[in-house]
Amino acid sequence: MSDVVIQIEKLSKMYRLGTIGTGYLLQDLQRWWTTSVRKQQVPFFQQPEDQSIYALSPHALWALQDINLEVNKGEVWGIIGNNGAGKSTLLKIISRIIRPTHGSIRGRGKISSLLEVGTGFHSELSGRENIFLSGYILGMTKPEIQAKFDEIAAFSGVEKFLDTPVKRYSSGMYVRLAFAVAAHLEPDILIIDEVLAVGDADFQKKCLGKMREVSQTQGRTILFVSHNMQAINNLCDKGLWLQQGKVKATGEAAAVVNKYLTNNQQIHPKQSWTTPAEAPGNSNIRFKQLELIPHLSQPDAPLDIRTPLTIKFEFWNFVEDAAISTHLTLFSYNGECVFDVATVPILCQKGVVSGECTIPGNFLNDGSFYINLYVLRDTTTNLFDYEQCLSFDLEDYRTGTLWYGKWWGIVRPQLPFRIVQTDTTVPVI
Ligand SMILES: Nc1ncnc2c1ncn2[C@@H]1O[C@H](COP(=O)(O)OP(=O)(O)OP(=O)(O)O)[C@@H](O)[C@H]1O
Repeated sequence: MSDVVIQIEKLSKMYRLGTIGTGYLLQDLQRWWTTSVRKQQVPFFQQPEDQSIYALSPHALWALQDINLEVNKGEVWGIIGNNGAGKSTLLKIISRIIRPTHGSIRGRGKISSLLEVGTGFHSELSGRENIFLSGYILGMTKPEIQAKFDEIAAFSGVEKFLDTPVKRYSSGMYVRLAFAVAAHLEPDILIIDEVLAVGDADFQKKCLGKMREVSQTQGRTILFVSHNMQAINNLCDKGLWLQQGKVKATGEAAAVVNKYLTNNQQIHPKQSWTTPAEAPGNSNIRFKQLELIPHLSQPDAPLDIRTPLTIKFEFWNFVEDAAISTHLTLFSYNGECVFDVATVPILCQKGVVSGECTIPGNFLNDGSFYINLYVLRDTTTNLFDYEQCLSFDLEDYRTGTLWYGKWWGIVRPQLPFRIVQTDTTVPVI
């Protein structure tokens, strides 16, 4: 008998962005007729695969494209990729929370998923009720769940709050209980999305240990998404690297992690334009050159949070006698502005202007970032906005800690910060 427990063939998922109507008049009318006149549910929501008709619409976003994957019983897969690569979407489809737009997915066995905080549990029900509900959903009987109950409660560390509705839990408490339930109810396939991002170092160690036990001693299959390559290397034997919704590599976890890390430091080729006609810009400004230079300690070192980055640029200026300044604005992947720095204006004639800015190492947190460059006249008039002209990803790096979760914040500056012991006696409590 085949050992394949998940078989994914030519799977794609499209999301539709920012439209209130369907984008098609006939369907909008059908929707109005169905919901307002016949008081039935919206047909276009009920049948997601019908969304393929929107494929060419400007509002279509393909989160996954043409994914093929075979997972065997007992394998532990680490799923990696930059922000927005489609990792969570894939786990949601495998967990049957959302449906694919095209392609097929076949699964064998009971699946237990720990996706983002807020999914999975019923918020009005207590921790205790949710444990039972999750067990019933997995097809377990009441005595079977009862047999596991104490173990789940002890592992979660939230015993005292088991009769409180989970909507009152902190995200840390929620994840503790959700992990305990997912790992102990003996699913055939355990799906975990970034669980290490929440919880303290001890809890993370416990989770990694439990996942190892579940896979090694119980022979269960695990799919694990993490941005932490150390955790993936420690736990997983197989790796899947997604890039912009497509499979970039699969294979042994360590080899896939290695390819991913090496690739992330090579995606910033120098861009240059020999003639203004083909260069980005307008009648005032045309870019001539743009480069992001990582200052790596060794040529094959990964681009991580320690790496200083220099942004170098040159542009043709076609404006005579102009006081020109530039702004460099750095954004996180989610569009939050990290900083906006400006040069002092200089008086320029027609010709070439060049500039450079260095972002120090040990300043940004790990993640994906992009840069906008703005060229201004008299500090107020925008001559040309070159948006999202560069992007880069910084890997995590840390020493001296057992904490593998996502480090908080967009920046992770190394500030002077220390503690000293000032006394070795304590008063009696
Ligand atoms: N409900 C949704 N509606 C529209 N677009 C979505 C939706 N969910 C995800 N997306 C988009 O689909 C793409 C893939 O998202 P997904 O969350 O699967 O990526 P990810 O690899 O898990 O990213 P991260 O590491 O940041 O969690 C992204 O461009 C995202 O913005």
